[in-house]
Amino acid sequence: MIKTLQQINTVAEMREHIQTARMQGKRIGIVPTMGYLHEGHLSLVRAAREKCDVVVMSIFVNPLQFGPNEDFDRYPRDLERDRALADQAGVDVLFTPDVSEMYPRKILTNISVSNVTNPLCGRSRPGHFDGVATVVMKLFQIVQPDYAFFGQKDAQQVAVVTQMVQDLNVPVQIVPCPIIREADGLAMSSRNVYLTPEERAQALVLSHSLSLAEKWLREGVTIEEVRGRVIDIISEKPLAAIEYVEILSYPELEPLEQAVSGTTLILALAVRFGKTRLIDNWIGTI
Ligand SMILES: Nc1ncnc2c1ncn2[C@@H]1O[C@H](COP(=O)(O)OP(=O)(O)OP(=O)(O)O)[C@@H](O)[C@H]1O
Ligand SMILES: CC(C)(CO)[C@@H](O)C(=O)[O-]
Ligand code: BAL
Repeated sequence: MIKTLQQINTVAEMREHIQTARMQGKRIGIVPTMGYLHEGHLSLVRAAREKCDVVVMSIFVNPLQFGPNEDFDRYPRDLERDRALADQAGVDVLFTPDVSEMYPRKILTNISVSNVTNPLCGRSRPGHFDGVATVVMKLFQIVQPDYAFFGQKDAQQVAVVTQMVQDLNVPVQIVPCPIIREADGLAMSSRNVYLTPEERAQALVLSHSLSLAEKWLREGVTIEEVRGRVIDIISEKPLAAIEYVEILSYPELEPLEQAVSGTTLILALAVRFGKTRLIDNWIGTI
């Protein structure tokens, strides 16, 4: 039987569709996205296809997680292209509510996860993770998935969502998926389209410095020394403006004096190239 992608725009219709699938005993997976799809998103769909009978992808650029001076208005959008890519990748249902469907009235409820939201993007984008946790919880309530697939490129987001579902007993299993990179190492991101050719070339310093840092950490170079070297390498690029470079425990995201053998840590960075803010990270056990 040939399955075709179904696009659903309303919460009511999404609920109805899921209720039928649930009654048939289907395992449901969700891949939450903001669209403008690339291989990173499609790798999440493939992971979902392996575990689930029904794969729902949401495409929703969530205003709640953008700060007043961030790129909500200019965030890249191309629903026609996304629909074709989602269909090819094996998505069953594309959930594409608009802002008035997700937030029909002023929202007075806020999901706020503490501690893991303190450093990194939580510090540089105040309120961002409240917006993420709140919309992800809404998506979980609407789609009632058994599994939810998130990329480790947004490693802090994975930590926040995992903490939230544990704390609130949400019956969904969070599945973290590896970072997908371009052939030259740049982590895939919808925001890469903003980069000029010069910025794109200099942005390779991010994945390059992460690879070097992994090697140094494994050789036993101290955390502070590795952090300093990464800052130095990135600072050599004239178009790079560092927002943060941090080495923390993962998934707790707490400061580390020095990693003892067996510690899982994250080296996370956020760097601006012109108007474009890129994030990348390496997670590993040393
Ligand atoms: N390169 C990637 N590898 C694996 N997963 C990814 C990658 N890029 C994004 N994802 C995941 O896809 C999901 C949706 O992310 P989103 O739509 O924000 O895409 P994005 O490319 O990260 O956008 P941006 O970088 O502009 O924030 C998230 O779980 C995110 O971690
Ligand atoms: C999880 C998410 C879809 C929530 O808006 C977003 O933060 C993203 O794309 O990573
Ligand atoms: N991938 C995280 C979504 C955001 O940057 O708002």
